[in-house]
Amino acid sequence: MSEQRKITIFDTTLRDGEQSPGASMNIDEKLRIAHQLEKLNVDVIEAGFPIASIGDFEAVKKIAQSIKGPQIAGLCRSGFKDIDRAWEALQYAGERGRIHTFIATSDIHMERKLQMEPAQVLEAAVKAVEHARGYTGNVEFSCEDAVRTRLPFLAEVVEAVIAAGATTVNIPDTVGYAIPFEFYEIIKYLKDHVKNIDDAVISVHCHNDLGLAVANSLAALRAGAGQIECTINGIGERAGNCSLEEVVMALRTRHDIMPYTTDVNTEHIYNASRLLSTVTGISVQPNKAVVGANAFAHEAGIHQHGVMMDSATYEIMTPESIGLNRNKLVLGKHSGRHAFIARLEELGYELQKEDIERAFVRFKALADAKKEIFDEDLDAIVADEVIRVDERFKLLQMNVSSGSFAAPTATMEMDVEGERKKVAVLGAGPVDAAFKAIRQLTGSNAELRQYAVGAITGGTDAQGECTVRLSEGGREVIGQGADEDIIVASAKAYINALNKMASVIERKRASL
Ligand SMILES: CC(=O)SCCNC(=O)CCNC(=O)[C@H](O)C(C)(C)COP(=O)(O)OP(=O)(O)OC[C@H]1O[C@@H](n2cnc3c(N)ncnc32)[C@H](O)[C@@H]1OP(=O)(O)O
Ligand SMILES: CC(C)C(=O)C(=O)O
Ligand SMILES: [Mg+2]
Repeated sequence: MSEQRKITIFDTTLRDGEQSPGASMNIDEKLRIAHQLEKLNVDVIEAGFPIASIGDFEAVKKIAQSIKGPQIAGLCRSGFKDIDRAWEALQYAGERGRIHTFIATSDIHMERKLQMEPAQVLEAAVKAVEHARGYTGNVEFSCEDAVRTRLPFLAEVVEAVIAAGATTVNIPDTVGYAIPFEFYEIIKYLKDHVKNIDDAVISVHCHNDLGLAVANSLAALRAGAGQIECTINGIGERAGNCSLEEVVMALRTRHDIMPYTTDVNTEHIYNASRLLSTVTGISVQPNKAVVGANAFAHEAGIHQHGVMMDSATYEIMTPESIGLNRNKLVLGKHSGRHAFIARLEELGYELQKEDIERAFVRFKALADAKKEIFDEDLDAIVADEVIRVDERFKLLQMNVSSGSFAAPTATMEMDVEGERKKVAVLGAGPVDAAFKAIRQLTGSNAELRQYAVGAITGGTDAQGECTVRLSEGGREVIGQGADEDIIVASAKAYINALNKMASVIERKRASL
């Protein structure tokens, strides 16, 4: 492999990222993100656009004052007022303060937006860099819309700004138009045609309008670029920027064929992504590379089995490398016995082979009806199918009166752990009165999550079947009861659920 090259990671989450609709951050929020970027150990934090507002000025100033380590950049147009304002905020970072000035160089931007001749743009670019150099030796210049700029003119501007003192020259794909081969050729062209090119670091800043920002950035490295501009979660104008986590993890994971390194502490990536989502309210799609909820999740049985044997069978990077504790085996209809048993064991159940089979059949049936199976569902399945329920609570006799004259009343007698107990209770309806009576007699605080009534067969003499779902201390159980009298069926289901809950809790306690 050829010589290793260290790539400068320039994070612009707080500037271009903040240009995402809805991503505006206040000073404190920007500072929190900046501290996380400091932990990530990016080389440069572009903290904002100081002339944009007083708030952004203050944010850049505060970040320049508080963050140690990374350089702090502030963006400004080519006008001197913008540059002066940028330095006013950046000066607190001392030598780590970077003035980043820019002007567009493509025909469409020069003619239609700036309404300037190329010669005027060239002059403005050079003067901007010279003016910035009056403040600091750390000056970056960007040729906005470089990808749609005529190459000879792009080369002319790049050469002139380097001669004027720019230490980094950025070649943005402002509108996300480039494709990797083409972008490689653009950087290569500059490397071959700009005589002072080695006096500055060549940077790239790719937008993701065609989903190619990361690919284009990697192609540019091969042509000699030394800095990548990127954002956490890929946020930024329109479809966003090159995503920091993707480009950094691509470099780390495929170091075998890309001889480039970064100083990013990748173990802080996941937290950075979460923090940004929390602060901006812009969540990450589940299938987002590296930081999406499914990036390290496996639902298919064959994959789950492979990952359990050796995670490298289906994972090209470890969850730990981005700061996640472990991968996630999601139980669903595509899961197999290996993952099912592993999860049961994690929940503290050690079952016999035949119990597992019964529980697995029930699990598959439930998974057909439900997208994802949670731990509470497994508790309920084990309680229903496997655990021999000790009848701590038994219904001895009950009577419920209801109708439109008097308030519904339940009179109930139960065996509660060997003791005969009796109460009479009023309720909003007959079922409510019966459930209240049971709660009083058993002293249960379980929450009623679901109550359903069905008929086992047709006709008015049909057996009524009731299902009751109870929850207590994070555990859920399902109780069932059947009787010709639907109120009695309801009471039986409730008592059945209470007995299962007691068994589940006792079993858990015993396994600790
Ligand atoms: C590709 C990029 O991401 S570039 C960065 C984009 N980010 C932002 O624009 C966010 C911050 N921007 C702002 O807060 C405002 O646009 C400001 C404060 C910079 C300027 O606001 P306003 O003075 O009201 O101007 P407005 O935004 O409407 O128009 C932009 C002006 O800047 C000029 N301009 C645009 N780019 C440059 C440049 N690089 N150098 C000099 N002038 C420029 C435009 O020609 C236009 O000039 P005009 O007012 O003489 O017609
Ligand atoms: C100002 C520059 C760097 C920019 O954001 C772009 O061209 O996309
Ligand atoms: Mg941009």
